[in-house]
Amino acid sequence: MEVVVVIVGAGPSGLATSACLNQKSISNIILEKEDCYGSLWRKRSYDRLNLHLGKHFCQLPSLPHSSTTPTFMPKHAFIEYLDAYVSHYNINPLYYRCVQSALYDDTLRKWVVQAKNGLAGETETYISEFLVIATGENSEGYIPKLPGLDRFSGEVIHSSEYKSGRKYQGMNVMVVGCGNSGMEISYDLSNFGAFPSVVVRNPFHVLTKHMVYMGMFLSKYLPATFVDHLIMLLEKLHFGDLSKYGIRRPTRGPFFVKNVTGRSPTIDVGTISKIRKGEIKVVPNIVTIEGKTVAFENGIHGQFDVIVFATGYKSTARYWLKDYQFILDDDGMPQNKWPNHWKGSTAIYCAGFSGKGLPGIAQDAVAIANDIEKVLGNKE
Ligand SMILES: Cc1cc2nc3c(=O)[nH]c(=O)nc-3n(C[C@H](O)[C@H](O)[C@H](O)COP(=O)(O)OP(=O)(O)OC[C@H]3O[C@@H](n4cnc5c(N)ncnc54)[C@H](O)[C@@H]3O)c2cc1C
Ligand SMILES: NC(=O)C1=CN([C@@H]2O[C@H](COP(=O)(O)OP(=O)(O)OC[C@H]3O[C@@H](n4cnc5c(N)ncnc54)[C@H](OP(=O)(O)O)[C@@H]3O)[C@@H](O)[C@H]2O)C=CC1
Ligand SMILES: O=C(O)C(=O)Cc1c[nH]c2ccccc12
Repeated sequence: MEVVVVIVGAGPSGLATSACLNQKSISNIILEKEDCYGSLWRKRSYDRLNLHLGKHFCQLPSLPHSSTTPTFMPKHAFIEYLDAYVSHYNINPLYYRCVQSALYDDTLRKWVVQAKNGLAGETETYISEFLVIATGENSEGYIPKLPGLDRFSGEVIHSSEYKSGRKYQGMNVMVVGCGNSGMEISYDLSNFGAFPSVVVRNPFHVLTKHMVYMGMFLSKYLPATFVDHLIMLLEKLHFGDLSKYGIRRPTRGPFFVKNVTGRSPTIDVGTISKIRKGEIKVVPNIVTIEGKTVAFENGIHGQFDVIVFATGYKSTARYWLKDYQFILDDDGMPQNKWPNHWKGSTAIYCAGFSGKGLPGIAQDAVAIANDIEKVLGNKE
């Protein structure tokens, strides 16, 4: 099959890019390995997930959220928004198509993309002028190789597999990682009567979602350093000194840290209050694991039935993109820094790899579609 643009992945990035191309009548197809679009939101996120950014920052190009949508949407409302987006822009991804290789053919001057059709069991070939990588920064759960992890006798899961604390009632659960996933999963576990301990190894920012909302709004008009100072002041006033609970703040502000390291501030959903009450424990880095016993850096040992790794994600684009050096580094992330991250050297683009969540995705999709239109226009 031959089209102008092949897009790999039907998450928000792939859908937004397809919509922008459809608006310009540029033929495109999306190849998606799952049986649906938005698979991260439908299949790989926990039940109580609400969006942390206000709805104004979580919309895809050219379709605002309705005035009745709450400012901070539950995940089902975002999935309903994706449903509306897909039908509005008449997007029809091809499902059960797991892309296994993409190579640039110098003679044809086209991309040759091979996908395994999970229904027919055959390998199909797609040929296109342009290729868009939209498989996401959160494509695969990352689990660090901790000493003795292979000898742990309890259950081990990644946060992307966690749905709710229902089945963990009465159990001791170690949650590794204090990002948004780890801190919210700890809270959920405690609500369901489990006994969570969360591993914190480095300083991080804890904010309320309203602080982030305010910070993102002010960043449009004021210098980033000023906004960071203001938000840190509010952070200190609201949460106080948390060092006696093992939580320390970075010296640089939350927006600076987000921009430079990609690490998002942790939005407090009630976890801090439970930590203060002792309902959630904070533990330092892990030294070794043996059976159900975990030894921590402070010399203390704990017994755990379950470990939840909320240790983040990695890109999988390098597994299938053979000519990755045109755009990605060895970790499957863009070689170029923001704002030039989205474009590669040989008719290749990546959408959704800016580390800026849904607002970054919307910007990438518009930039990619405009660029493809320009390149096609120059050829005529
Ligand atoms: C739990 C969680 C909550 C989040 N909440 C927010 C939030 O509130 N606000 C925000 O701005 N950002 C949030 N993010 C960040 C993230 O930017 C968005 O969630 C968004 O879904 C990313 O969209 P994407 O399309 O780039 O990737 P994804 O949504 O991951 O979509 C990628 C798609 O590619 C498919 N795919 C992967 N490999 C292949 C292959 N080889 N062949 C074919 N298809 C393939 C996958 O099945 C998937 O459907 C969250 C992330 C997580 C993990
Ligand atoms: N409602 C929402 O909007 C939600 C949004 N998200 C977003 O999804 C993305 C992914 O979030 P998340 O899944 O939390 O992942 P993150 O990458 O944000 O956080 C990973 C955490 O794991 C820790 N970690 C990594 N390796 C180790 C290790 N070997 N030992 C101990 N700790 C370790 C990191 O600590 P360190 O800092 O020390 O490296 C960090 O605290 C983020 O952008 C986040 O904001 C996630 C959940 C909900
Ligand atoms: O949910 C995330 O981590 C995101 O990447 C969304 C996001 C974009 N810019 C931000 C600034 C502060 C906190 C979250 C985000």
